[in-house]
Amino acid sequence: MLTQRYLKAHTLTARTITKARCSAPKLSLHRVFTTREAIPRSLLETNAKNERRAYTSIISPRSAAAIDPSSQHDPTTQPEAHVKCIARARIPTPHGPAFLHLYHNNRDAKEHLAIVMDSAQFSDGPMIAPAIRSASLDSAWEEETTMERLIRGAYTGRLTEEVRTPSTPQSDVSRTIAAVIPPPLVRIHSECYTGETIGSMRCDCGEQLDEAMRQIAQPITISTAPGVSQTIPGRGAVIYLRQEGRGIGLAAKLRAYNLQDMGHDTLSANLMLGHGADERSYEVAAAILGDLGVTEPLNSIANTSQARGIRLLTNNPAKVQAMSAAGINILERVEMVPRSWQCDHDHGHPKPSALHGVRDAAATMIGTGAAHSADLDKYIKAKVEKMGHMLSVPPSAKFIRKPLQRQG
Ligand SMILES: Nc1nc2c(ncn2[C@@H]2O[C@H](COP(=O)(O)OP(=O)(O)OP(=O)(O)O)[C@@H](O)[C@H]2O)c(=O)[nH]1
Repeated sequence: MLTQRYLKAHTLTARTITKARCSAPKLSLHRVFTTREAIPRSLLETNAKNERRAYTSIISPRSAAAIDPSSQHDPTTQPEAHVKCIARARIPTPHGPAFLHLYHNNRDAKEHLAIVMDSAQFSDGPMIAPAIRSASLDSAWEEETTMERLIRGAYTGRLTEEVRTPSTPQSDVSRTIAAVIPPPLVRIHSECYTGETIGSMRCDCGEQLDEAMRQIAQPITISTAPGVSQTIPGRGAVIYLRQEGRGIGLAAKLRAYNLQDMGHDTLSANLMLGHGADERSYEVAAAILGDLGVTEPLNSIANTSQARGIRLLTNNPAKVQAMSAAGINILERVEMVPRSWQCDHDHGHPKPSALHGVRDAAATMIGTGAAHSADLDKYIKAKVEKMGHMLSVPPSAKFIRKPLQRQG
């Protein structure tokens, strides 16, 4: 009954129906209805067996793509993604200093971000690894004064009252020397107001953002000459995309949460709302990585034939596919393991590690602990079992050990 009432009250917007109608030839499995047609009562039945059939009949093209990939929108019809870094500033974080880059792009009006962790740039000595710098930020902008360059963040080293060194379009590259340098660790992360700002325990987004920054900042030991090793600061970036709620926006995500409270999971709730399981795209992220130079050839470094690319911190196959399609070389995929599982791994029961304890509260703020809740178990379970996330689930994982208890 809940679903029936919900559908009557809300879902069938003209936009949703029209979009579904446009894609009708491709929707081989699902009949599509126009706004003028009555929705057959059978499609609004709400028992668990026919629920899926009901909602897939009113889905948008993107929803259809979740079920029938052949109905997916062709990305080649979109203009090639271009980005420009508008401003950059040093942000001290619990994991070390970061440079926050704010980007504009030609695909949407959102201000996507790159959190670059590369603290070697603060030192005056030779840099072992190439600096991760934005080419569009360092480029010469028209009729710009030195002070304007400094204010928008186009400087090298650290900006102080005494030291103000504007960057040049080739800043820092000449300071690099030969070494076997691991590729930068990169996370492509989507905005989650609830998980990252107010501590929602429905998802692991806050923890993942914090864990990504922690892992990227870990020092790296490299070989600089035969028999000689050296430790350098960790380097990499979090590309922070303003794609709240897997692209459906905060309002729709909150509605999806109410559907989840009524028994749906993170995927089926999206579909019930007429959205795709995941409406994100990653072309802008790839363009930002290109701007940061992590995809360019390493020809500035002598005596090395290293492949250029990234280590990508994700369990999401869509991100891996999207990066590869955009020409980003993924040299390694690094699994994003929930912190509570890391604690569980040893003996099959919670064992807080030295790095972070399991808390009842989620890791909402950067620098805190592991997220832990029944809602979160359900969310991760749906991502692994229904959305194809590539995550080795330990036998001790809570959603495997015992059925979830409903809350409230
Ligand atoms: N629609 C919807 N979005 C959610 C829900 N829970 C979290 N999100 C959003 O899901 C997105 C999580 O994205 P990412 O942090 O990039 O992670 P991911 O796609 O799960 O993949 P990983 O890289 O493996 O972590 C954010 O945009 C969140 O706002 C939910 O229940 N419904």
